[in-house]
Amino acid sequence: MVLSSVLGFPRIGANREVKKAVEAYWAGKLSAEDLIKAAADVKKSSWTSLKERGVDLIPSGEFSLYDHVLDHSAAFNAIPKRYQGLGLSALDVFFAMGRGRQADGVDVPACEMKKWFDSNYHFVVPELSEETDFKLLYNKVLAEYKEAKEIGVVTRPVVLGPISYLVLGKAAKEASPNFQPISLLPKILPVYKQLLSELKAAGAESVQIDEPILVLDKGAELDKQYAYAYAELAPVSPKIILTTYFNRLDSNINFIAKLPVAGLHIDLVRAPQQLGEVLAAIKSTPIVISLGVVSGRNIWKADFAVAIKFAQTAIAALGADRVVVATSSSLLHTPVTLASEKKLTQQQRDWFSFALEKAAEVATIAAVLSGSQDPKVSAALEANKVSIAKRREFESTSDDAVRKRVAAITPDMYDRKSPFAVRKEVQAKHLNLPRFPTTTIGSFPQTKEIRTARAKLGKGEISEAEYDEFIKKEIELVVKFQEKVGLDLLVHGEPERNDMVQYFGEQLTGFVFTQNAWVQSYGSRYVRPPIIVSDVSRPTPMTVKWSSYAQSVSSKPMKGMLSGPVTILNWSFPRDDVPRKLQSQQLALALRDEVLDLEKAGISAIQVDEPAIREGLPLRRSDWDEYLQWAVDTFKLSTAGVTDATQTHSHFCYSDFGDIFPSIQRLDADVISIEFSKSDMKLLHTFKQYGYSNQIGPGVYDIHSPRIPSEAEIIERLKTTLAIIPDHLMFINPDCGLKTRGWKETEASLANLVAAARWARANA
Ligand code: MET
Ligand SMILES: [Zn+2]
Repeated sequence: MVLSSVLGFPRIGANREVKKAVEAYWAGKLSAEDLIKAAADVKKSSWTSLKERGVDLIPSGEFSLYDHVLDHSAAFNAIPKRYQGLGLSALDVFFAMGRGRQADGVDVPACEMKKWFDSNYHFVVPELSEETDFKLLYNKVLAEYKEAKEIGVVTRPVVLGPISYLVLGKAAKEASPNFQPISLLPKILPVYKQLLSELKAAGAESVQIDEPILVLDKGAELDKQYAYAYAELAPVSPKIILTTYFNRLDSNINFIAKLPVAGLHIDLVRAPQQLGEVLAAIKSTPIVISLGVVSGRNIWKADFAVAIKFAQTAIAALGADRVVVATSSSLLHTPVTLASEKKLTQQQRDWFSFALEKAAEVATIAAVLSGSQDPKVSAALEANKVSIAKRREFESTSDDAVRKRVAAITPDMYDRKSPFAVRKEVQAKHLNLPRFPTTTIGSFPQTKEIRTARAKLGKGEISEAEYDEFIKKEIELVVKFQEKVGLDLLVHGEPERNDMVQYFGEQLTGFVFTQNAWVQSYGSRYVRPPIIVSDVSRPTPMTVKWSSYAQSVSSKPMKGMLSGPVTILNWSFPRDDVPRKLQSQQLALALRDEVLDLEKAGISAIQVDEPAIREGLPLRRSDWDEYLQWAVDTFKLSTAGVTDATQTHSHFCYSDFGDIFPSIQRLDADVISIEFSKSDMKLLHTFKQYGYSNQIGPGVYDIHSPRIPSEAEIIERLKTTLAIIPDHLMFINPDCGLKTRGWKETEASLANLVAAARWARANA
């Protein structure tokens, strides 16, 4: 018999119960008990729903009020000193680590956050040192296993594996210079042993141990640690299902097949090509294979025929009892249920599956493979065949003109007319900016008034015309402020944008929006990625009206502001039937038209933001070049159509750009602005090492905090930067957009920024 399995479930609750409860607790409006109760209700409902849908192996223990890696650190006593002895409850220590705490005389910043592999989910980075004193403060996984058991749901607990946990961690400040977190393996294993043996004693038959590090290149160097760790754990643990996702194992399968584990999960959505190799490697072992055939990263209905074929290959090699059908990864990266969407058309609903629907999919596929005679199962199989065929038909009648346009792209479309050095001269005359030009990244405070006006427009309480008038007033306000404070290259402030991807998606063809498809980004922050369902084009200009209005009320140059093709793609649910490259090219052509229309309307600087370019980088280095080639090319395609006199800008933030620096140079933007104030000197040296040749604005202050940077502080930062970047290439700007800030600190901070620029002009 083939079993079905789900590796993890969204935490938010169908009606955002957990998000609301967590935020109410932070605001002091909900007690800790009520928060725990709200979370328990959501967990119960998830477990029961998965059971009702027929899933055999239901996860527990992966739920979190903030982040599962943070849960681990908190439970294992990997709590940095600055959060200890503050008189906080365990729950408040946990939240303080996640988001910092500024109250009642306590002032601690949050731990660092990083993107979870190539997703937009952020985890809290463990801070480790020789001093870290691992002990099991609280067996959260056991508690949740019991919680589920109490309501009659037998679950399979989920634990983040010791090697992935350590490798994802970083050396704390107090660690000695050569400290490697993995050196703590012998110290952490006893805690894992305790955790796992307690699970076993409580009756857990098997446990899902996540080791996603195994899909990375560095997995290969950890073979000895894996052998050692799992030999220690296996004897005391419930049966171990070693779980990998997001990519392929490659040669790591050779040592994995020798580990004393009962099962291995592989991702066949991201890496279908690995099936043969993995089956061959485990054939002569007792290892059960769990096949990730239903995507945990996208919202398209699974094609049952494809999944069944994979499973049949595995069954032929290992026998049905050694095959499990599963989601490719945790469903954390998908929204809870399609049932919450009231506005999708019948046709659209028929294309998608969210977490609960995906659970039903794995159950159905497993039932088919087990030879079920249930008429409901054969009906579901038939319905899937029809849905998939209908979607293919829809795709094939997609936009012919767009396809033809992509096919007709010529190499010259990727390049500007003249090299940077020539353009720089032409632009200097055209824009007439001073030395050390000051500018911002685009957005200004999104005030309550702005959000209210947008909401009113949505509800039809104000007319389109009234809304436009309101936005114009906002723009004028922002423009006048920038003139007054003395900025050089102005922006319109982006008041009309709800979100930097959604705003464009709503005006392009090929996008579908949801009402409730929330996906966790970090902590209580959730995003609703748009869905790309067909070929993308731009029927009419999207931003020209606003940028040209802004230009009409100022004699200073105005910078037009667009989101880039790669970022729009990476922050959407992409189609799974055509390559990402093609989707990015289509977006680039649409943006190219917009760029040219802005230029025609008299906008002489145009910024195309690509903050998500790093996030889309493949997990294995051997796949980088291909991605970077098309990612950079499509950015160039969107911007290169302009004349030499138009200055192109791009912006990057909150990612580690060091390792893709050569590609940033290849974008050939006239100016880039980059988040900087949080990173150390490392990135600066990368600039030097690669000899970045175009203009650059390293962010001079952090915009994520209401703190006002002093003039002196900004000058200090400029001095450091000037030691590495030639003065004639420097722009001066904040780290990122100001939309999350209030006006008060914005005014004061920008005044100091302008004063620092004046200092630079006089002294550098
Ligand atoms: C995450 S990058 C944001 C760029 C955008 N132009 C803004 O200023 O908000
Ligand atoms: Zn940014």
